[in-house]
Amino acid sequence: MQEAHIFSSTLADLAVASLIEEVSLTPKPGLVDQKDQGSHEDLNYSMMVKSANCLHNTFYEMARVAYREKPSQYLREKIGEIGRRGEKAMYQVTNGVNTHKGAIWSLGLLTAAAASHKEACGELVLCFTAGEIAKFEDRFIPSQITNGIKAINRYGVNGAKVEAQLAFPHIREISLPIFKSSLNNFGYEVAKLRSFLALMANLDDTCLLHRGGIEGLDYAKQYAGIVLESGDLNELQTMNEEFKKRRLSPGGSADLLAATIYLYKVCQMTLSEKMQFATIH
Ligand SMILES: CC(C)(COP(=O)(O)OP(=O)(O)OC[C@H]1O[C@@H](n2cnc3c(N)ncnc32)[C@H](O[C@H]2O[C@H](COP(=O)(O)OP(=O)(O)OP(=O)(O)O)[C@@H](O)[C@H]2O)[C@@H]1O)[C@@H](O)C(=O)NCCC(=O)NCCS
Ligand SMILES: Nc1ncnc2[nH]cnc12
Repeated sequence: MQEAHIFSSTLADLAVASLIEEVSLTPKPGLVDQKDQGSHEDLNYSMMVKSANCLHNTFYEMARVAYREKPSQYLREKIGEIGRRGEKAMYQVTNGVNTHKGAIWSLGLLTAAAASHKEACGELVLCFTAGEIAKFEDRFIPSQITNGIKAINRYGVNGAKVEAQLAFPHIREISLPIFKSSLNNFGYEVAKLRSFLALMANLDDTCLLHRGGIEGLDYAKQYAGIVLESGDLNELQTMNEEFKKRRLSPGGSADLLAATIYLYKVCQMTLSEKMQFATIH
């Protein structure tokens, strides 16, 4: 199964690279980046990079179990088991700080979706396949009241789980189209910043709700919308200071930005590269 190994390693490389690109994108209001820690006293850039690197094996294992597999209860539960081991590894390198739990979930499902397809396929197909996998209930999820569940119950929003089960509508309809249309006009770095702002302006991010309530979420959404429309990305510095004053952190948008970059990278692999993986035996 040499081809499964090579393909899975490549997907894991791209997933880790996407997480590192997300944290490296600077400036990002309220989030860790290359300049500061945003609203996070317990996190910094090198810890985020360490956390991303330690997840390589998690994404690799998810890709291996999903390689040429169709979405199923079995696959969902295997991914969950690997994801929980990934969370443990993450907490070990971060001394108990949650850096990438949401990313393990979203990029993990997208990795499984990419591995399950033999041929080249587009970003939308991968989102829908990931959604199919997410719709199976994992019977082994430990029962716990997370920050996300508290926000979902209190404010009646969709969190990370439903976002995936709906096949990532905020990626398909918002961040990916903005990213692609901005690429030609503004280049790669600006495309990522615009894509991030578009996510923040639209997503019901349970991290923002957990830290700032509905006022915090609305503040972030409106501010991001104004900056996106004005096109003045210098405002991101001021926005960062304002977010820090309010302790706001758009962690969900950060994860979906990483997922957007990841989808773009996976689908950039040329058809011939994919066919090579698919035909080596
Ligand atoms: C389905 C799960 C993702 C669990 O979801 P749930 O909502 O129950 O759990 P949370 O622990 O709150 O994590 C969800 C994370 O998803 C990101 N997110 C938020 N809103 C959205 C959204 N609308 N769409 C997509 N993604 C979203 C976000 O991740 C980022 O924030 C994390 C930091 O969060 P938190 O610890 O709350 O941060 P602080 O404010 O700093 O906390 P305090 O210090 O104040 O306490 C960071 O990880 C970013 O990645 C949300 O946090 C899935 O994980 C699951 O099924 N879990 C069960 C266990 C399992 O089986 N795991 C393996 C799954 S493969
Ligand atoms: N750059 C970042 N800063 C803080 N929390 C995050 N969660 C995911 N990416 C993050």
